[in-house]
Amino acid sequence: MDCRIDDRDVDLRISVPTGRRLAIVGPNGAGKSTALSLLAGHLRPDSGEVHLRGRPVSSPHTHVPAHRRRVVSLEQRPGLFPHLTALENVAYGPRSRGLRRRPALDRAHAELDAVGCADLADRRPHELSGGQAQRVALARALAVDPELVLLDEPLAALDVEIAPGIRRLLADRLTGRTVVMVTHDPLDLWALAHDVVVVSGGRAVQSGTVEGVLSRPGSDFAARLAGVSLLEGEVTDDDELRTPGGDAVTGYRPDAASEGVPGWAPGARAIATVDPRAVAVHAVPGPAGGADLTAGSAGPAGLAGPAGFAAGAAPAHAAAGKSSPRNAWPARVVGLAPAGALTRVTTELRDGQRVDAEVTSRSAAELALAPGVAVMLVVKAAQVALYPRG
Ligand SMILES: Nc1ncnc2c1ncn2[C@@H]1O[C@H](COP(=O)(O)OP(=O)(O)OP(=O)(O)O)[C@@H](O)[C@H]1O
Repeated sequence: MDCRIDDRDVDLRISVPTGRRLAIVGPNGAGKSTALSLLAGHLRPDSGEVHLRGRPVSSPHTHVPAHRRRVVSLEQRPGLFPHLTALENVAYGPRSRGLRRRPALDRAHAELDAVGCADLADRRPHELSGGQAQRVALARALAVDPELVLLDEPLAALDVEIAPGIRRLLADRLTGRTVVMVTHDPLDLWALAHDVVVVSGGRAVQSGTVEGVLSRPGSDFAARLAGVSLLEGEVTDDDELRTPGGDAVTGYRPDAASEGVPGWAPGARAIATVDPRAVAVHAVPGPAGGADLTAGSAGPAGLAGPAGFAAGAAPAHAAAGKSSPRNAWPARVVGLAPAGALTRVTTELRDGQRVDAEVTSRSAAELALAPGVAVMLVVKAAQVALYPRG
């Protein structure tokens, strides 16, 4: 589809090959729901076209209404007809597309069986759990042999114990189907999608395979989905990145060996990705010296870290003895959040760019990390990936 909606300032060009599964991700108000509405036929573009299997379904001359498209949606709420049984819900689509009663019921039985709900055929929606209702909704969606399946966060309303089973079921039942999904959950990207498009401000700003986008995120949003921090800056004469705040970022270049990676030259814009688990947090300055706060270290507070920094005095590559080169960036804690058994510490560099670190909760408590506390972040160069900005 290549569509514009003027009053929403949405201008999207998105395509998904038959049989592939595309995830649309992006911040609130980016245009994700608008994209799904355009594909479903609930919204007409002001200009541009939507094609399904090569046929225009929305264009300046055509608009195939939603109920005449072979497009189905699965949303947070299963949206089953409350007065029909599960079986009748699933048979409804085939019936309304002209199938006779008996073959429609046979089809519905087969679809219910495929989602593990054969024994729930006679129940009405209010007699189903949330997970069961979502399974029936999937059976209902697939019973019409859709050309396109739209998923709008179908797992978001489910309990955490239920969601993984439904996610596995979706992965299984959607194999070979053409799917466009909206999700905020990185797990959905890895489990359900082949490709991803990052949307921001109504425009597609990055697209590619899930692995390609998440291993080389081009935006803070994509970086957060990938679970890494993103730093932007310029390439220096020494093949490093320098942030606007003046911090030097030394790393490795995953694509340096491959041909055709333009854009890496002194003065060019570049990005660095930093895995929060690779970031050691040192208190500065402590009476007992900097304490090491890596995920693996749960030592007592005050234990001297490998480098023992004084505030502001650490060299840009705080080479600790003869070990591999390290980055050292002065930063300030801006937030703490639980991350399983660890604590995710969000910090801000001098120019406001954010770097997350994951440390043991015990360490975070022992060093009294709290918003406003000054720290030194230390990351081995081997754990920082550098890319041209692209
Ligand atoms: N019914 C509407 N009428 C007018 N403008 C709308 C309407 N719905 C959304 N918008 C605007 O269109 C733009 C895209 O919104 P959209 O709902 O597609 O974003 P989204 O990425 O789905 O966001 P979210 O994650 O919050 O659901 C936003 O600027 C939004 O304010």
